[in-house]
Amino acid sequence: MVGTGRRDRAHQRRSDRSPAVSSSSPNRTDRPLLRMVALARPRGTRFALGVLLGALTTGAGVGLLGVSAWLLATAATHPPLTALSVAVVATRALGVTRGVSRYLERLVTHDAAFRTLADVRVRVYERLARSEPIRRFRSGDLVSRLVNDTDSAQDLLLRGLTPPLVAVVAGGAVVAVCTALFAPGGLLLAAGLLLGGLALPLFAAALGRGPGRRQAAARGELSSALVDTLYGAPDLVAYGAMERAVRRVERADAELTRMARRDAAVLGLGSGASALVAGVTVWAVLLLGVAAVADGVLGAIPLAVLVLTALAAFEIVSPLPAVAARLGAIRSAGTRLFDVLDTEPAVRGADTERRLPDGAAALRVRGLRVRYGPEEPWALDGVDLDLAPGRRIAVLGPSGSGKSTLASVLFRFRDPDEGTVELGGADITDHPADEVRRIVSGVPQDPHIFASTLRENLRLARPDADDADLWAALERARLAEDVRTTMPDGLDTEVGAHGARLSGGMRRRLALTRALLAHPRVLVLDEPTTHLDPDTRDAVLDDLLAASEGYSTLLITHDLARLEQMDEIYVIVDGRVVQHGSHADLLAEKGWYRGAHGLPDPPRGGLRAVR
Ligand SMILES: Nc1ncnc2c1ncn2[C@@H]1O[C@H](COP(=O)(O)OP(=O)(O)OP(=O)(O)O)[C@@H](O)[C@H]1O
Repeated sequence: MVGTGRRDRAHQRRSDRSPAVSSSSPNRTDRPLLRMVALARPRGTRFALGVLLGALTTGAGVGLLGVSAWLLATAATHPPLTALSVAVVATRALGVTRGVSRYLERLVTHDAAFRTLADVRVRVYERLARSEPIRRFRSGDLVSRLVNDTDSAQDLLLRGLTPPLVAVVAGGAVVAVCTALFAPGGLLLAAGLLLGGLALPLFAAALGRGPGRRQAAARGELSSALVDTLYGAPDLVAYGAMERAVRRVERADAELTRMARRDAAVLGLGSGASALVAGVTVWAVLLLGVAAVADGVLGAIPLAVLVLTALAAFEIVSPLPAVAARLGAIRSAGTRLFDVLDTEPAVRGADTERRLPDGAAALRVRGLRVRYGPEEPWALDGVDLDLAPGRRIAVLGPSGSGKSTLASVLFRFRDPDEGTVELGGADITDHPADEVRRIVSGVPQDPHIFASTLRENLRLARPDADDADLWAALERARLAEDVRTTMPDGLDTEVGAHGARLSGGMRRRLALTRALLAHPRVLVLDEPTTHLDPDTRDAVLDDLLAASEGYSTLLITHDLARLEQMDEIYVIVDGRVVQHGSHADLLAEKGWYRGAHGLPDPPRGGLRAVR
C-alpha cells in the first residue's frame, strides 16, 4: 500500500499540470465575441494587412467616383485635353488599384480566417478526444458545435472584424476630404455615415440578439434530433415511435426556419434602412451644395465631386447592419464553442514525449479514486490492484460498481483524481495518452466497427500490417475460419455500418483481432461478452482467453463465466475492492463472491478448514 504522503505528492504533481482553462471561468465565457476575435491573434498581422488593403479598396472606389465626377463636370466646360490628362490617368490607376487591392484583401483575410478556423477545429477536436466529460453533449449537437459554431468564427473574422475597421479608416478619410471641399456637406455626410454605420447596426444587433441567441441551440437541437432518429431508426420502427421522432425533427426544423425567416426580415430591414439613410443624406448634401453654389460659396465642379463621393461613401457602411444583425447568432455560437473548449479535460496534457519503459510491464494501482464531478460520489474509492507480467486477473462486480471507470483510467481516457497507476514502475499520467495506449490495449465494452472493409478495420490498429499479419491475428482470435467460410471477399468484405453484417460474436472477435495486432503488453477486456447469448458468450470467452495466453490480461466483467481460469479475482462493489483472491479462495470465504454463485455462507471456521 502506498503511503498517503506519496499519494498526495502524486496528486499535487498532477494538479500542477492541470490546464489553465476551466469550465468555471465566467469572465472568459461571458465574452464570446472578444474571445473569438482573440482566436485570430496568431494571424493578427495578416488581418491588419487585410484591413489596410480593405481601406485601400474602398478608398480607391470612392476616389474613383470622386475623380470621375470631377472629370465629367470639368469636361462639360470644354477645357484643353491636357487639363484632363491627370484625372484620366488617376481614374485608370484607381480602377486598377481597386481591383487588385480587392483581390489581395480577399486573399489575405480569407487565408487568415481559414487558417484560424483550422486551428480552432483542431483545438475543438483535440478537446473532444481528450475529454471524457464531453459525453454530456449529445452527438448531433457536438457535430453542430464542431461544424456550424466553428464556422461562425469565420463569419465574425471575415465580416464582423474587417469591414467595421475598414469603415472607420476609409469613412474617416472620405469625411475629411468632403469637409475640406465643403464643411457643412462633410459634416452632413459624417452624420449620415454615423447613422448608417453605427446607429443602424446597433439597432439591427438589438433586433437580432434574441433570435440569434436561440439559433445555434436550435441548430444543435435539429442536428441531435436527426442523428437520434437516423441511428435509432430500427428501434423507433420496432416500437412504433418513428412518427413521434419525425415530428420532433419537423418541430426542430420549423423552429429553425422561423428563426431564419426572422433573421432575413431583420437583414432586409437593415439593408432597406441603410439605402434610405444613404439616399436622404445624399439628397441633403446635394440640396445644401446647390444652395451653396447659388450663394457662390461652392463651385459647380466641387459640388459634383462632393455628391458622388458622398454616394460612394455609403458603400463603406452598407454591409454593417447585416453583420450586426448576425452578432447575436455569432455570440451564441461562440458561447457553445467555448463550452466545449473550456471543458476541463479528463486527461491532462502530455507535455513530454517520454516513453514508458520497454519490456514486461507490471500494472500497479494504488489508492485510485475517481469521480465524475466535484459533487458526484466516488466511482472508484481507493482501489489497489496488481497485475504481474503474464498473469490474468478479473475485476468482477455488479453494474455501477466502477469497472468501466477503471478501464477508462487504464486506457487513459480519464485521469485519477487521487492515487496512482503505474506501468513498469512509471506513473501513466507522466506519459502521453497515446504512449500509454501503446502498452495497454484491448476490447472496449462497445467496440466501434467502421463502415469499411474488414482489412481497413483491422489495419486501424497497425497500418503497416500485411495480409499475413492480419490472417495470423484472425487465427489467434479464432475469426479466420468464419471469415473463410462466410465472407467470399475475405479481407475485402464490407462489414457495414457499425459492423451490421457481422454477428455479435464476430464483432467481439474482430475487436480482439484489432487489439492483438497492436501488440499491447497489457490486454484489457472490458465486458467482452455483454449482449451475447450464453453459448456464444462461452465460445467467445474461451477464444479470448486462449488468444490472451502470454499477455498480462485484465478481464472486466459482471459475469461469473470462466472465472476459474483467472489467476486472481478482484471483487469491486461501490468503487471499493471488497474481496481479492483466486476463484477457490473466494468460494471458500464468506462474502459477495459466494453469494453471487448462489452459495450460502460457509460453515463456521470456513471451507478451507473443512477441505
Ligand atoms: N460519464 C459519467 N458521468 C457521471 N457518472 C458516471 C459516468 N460514468 C459512470 N458514472 C457513474 O460512476 C459509477 C461507476 O460506473 P461504471 O460505469 O464505472 O460502473 P460499471 O461497474 O462499469 O457498470 P456497468 O457494468 O453497468 O457498466 C456509477 O455510479 C455511474 O453512475
